[in-house]
Amino acid sequence: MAQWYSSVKPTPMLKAELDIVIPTIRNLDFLEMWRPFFEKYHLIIVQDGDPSKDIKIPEGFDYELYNRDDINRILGPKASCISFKDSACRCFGYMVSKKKYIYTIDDDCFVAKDPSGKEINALEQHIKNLLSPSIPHFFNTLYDPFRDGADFVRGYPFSMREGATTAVSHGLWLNIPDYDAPTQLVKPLERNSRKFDLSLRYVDAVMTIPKGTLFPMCGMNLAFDRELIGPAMYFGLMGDGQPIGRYDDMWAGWCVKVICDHMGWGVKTGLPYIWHSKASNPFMNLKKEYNGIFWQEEAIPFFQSVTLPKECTSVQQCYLELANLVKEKLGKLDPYFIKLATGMVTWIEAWEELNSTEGTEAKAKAPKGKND
Ligand SMILES: O=c1ccn([C@@H]2O[C@H](COP(=O)(O)OP(=O)(O)O[C@H]3O[C@@H](CO)[C@H](O)[C@H]3O)[C@@H](O)[C@H]2O)c(=O)[nH]1
Ligand SMILES: [Mn+2]
Repeated sequence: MAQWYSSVKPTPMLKAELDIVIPTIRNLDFLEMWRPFFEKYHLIIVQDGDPSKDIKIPEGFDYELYNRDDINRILGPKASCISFKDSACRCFGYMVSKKKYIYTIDDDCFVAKDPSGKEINALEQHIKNLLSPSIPHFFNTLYDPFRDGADFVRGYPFSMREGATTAVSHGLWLNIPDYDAPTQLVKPLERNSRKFDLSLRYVDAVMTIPKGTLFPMCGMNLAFDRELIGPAMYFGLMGDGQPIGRYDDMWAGWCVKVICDHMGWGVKTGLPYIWHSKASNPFMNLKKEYNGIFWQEEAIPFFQSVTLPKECTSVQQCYLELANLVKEKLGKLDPYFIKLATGMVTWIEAWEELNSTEGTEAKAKAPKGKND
């Protein structure tokens, strides 16, 4: 039996070790449904779009709220690396947090029910995923061996059963799946639920994405160990003024996976599910995505070819090396990647500035917010 972790013990809540980051352009009424699960946690709300707009937040939540004016004030010229008018802005919340773990969720995601009809505490499952080891180096055909009722199957090397540290927990979605625009256009009515499409039903599994394999990381239901992989969770230059959008989480996922592979850490995907309620406009999405759909055919082979030098022993060093390679290899594809590589370097500089001891003063001037 995998010793590291047994889910028989109650899952620690990590109230003081975890922040919930929400990017938003809307009122946050969705929090009412999450209240039983979120009310004890500190929220970091990143308000995108017009900073003069008032975002309504239900009573009783402990939060800090940052709008574009705050981002510009805190980061100064380095604010150029934080996207505007794209959910990529959420990564500012990762930077200003001081906690070990981050959970990020979109404001159109609600509490889903498992096949038994029980409400899913997505945060609890993410914490379970993060606190139990991953197995990136050898696939277990019963999936997560650390779950109750599962274990390592015959033939699984005993020397590998300790597993690896888990850096990322990638959750999934019922109802509206995270499709790209072309898929949305050809399947306007598809819903990820038992009723509509059995091939996309609730899959009761958590698995580690094998080392050397990339994956399309979606930012709408995502948790990670910020102290481990936070500096690589940059969601890129998207939205206003950029030739691309809705590839923020994808870019971060490719960078994160390459670095996790290099560092020997694991990335899990599967449970928990959330209920994704809103299909954004596929035509608007196509406009935002079209360069990404084209460029990714070059970008993915690039990431698959990356070997980080063994001298890169910190995530920051890995990330700066990656930025160099992006500029050198993808800069030929389009000048955008040269700008993006610069944004990657600025992100690390800003991260270091805010997360050094002096940087806490900047945080101390945090703006509007409500604390206990
Ligand atoms: O300009 C914007 C647009 C949106 N937001 C906030 O970001 C999330 C996601 O927005 P939304 O749910 O409207 O869009 P989706 O198409 O469902 O998002 C998918 O694409 C990814 C974005 O790249 C996202 O992670 C996926 O879920 C909401 O909280 C909006 O309020 C924003 O901040 N700025
Ligand atoms: Mn959505």
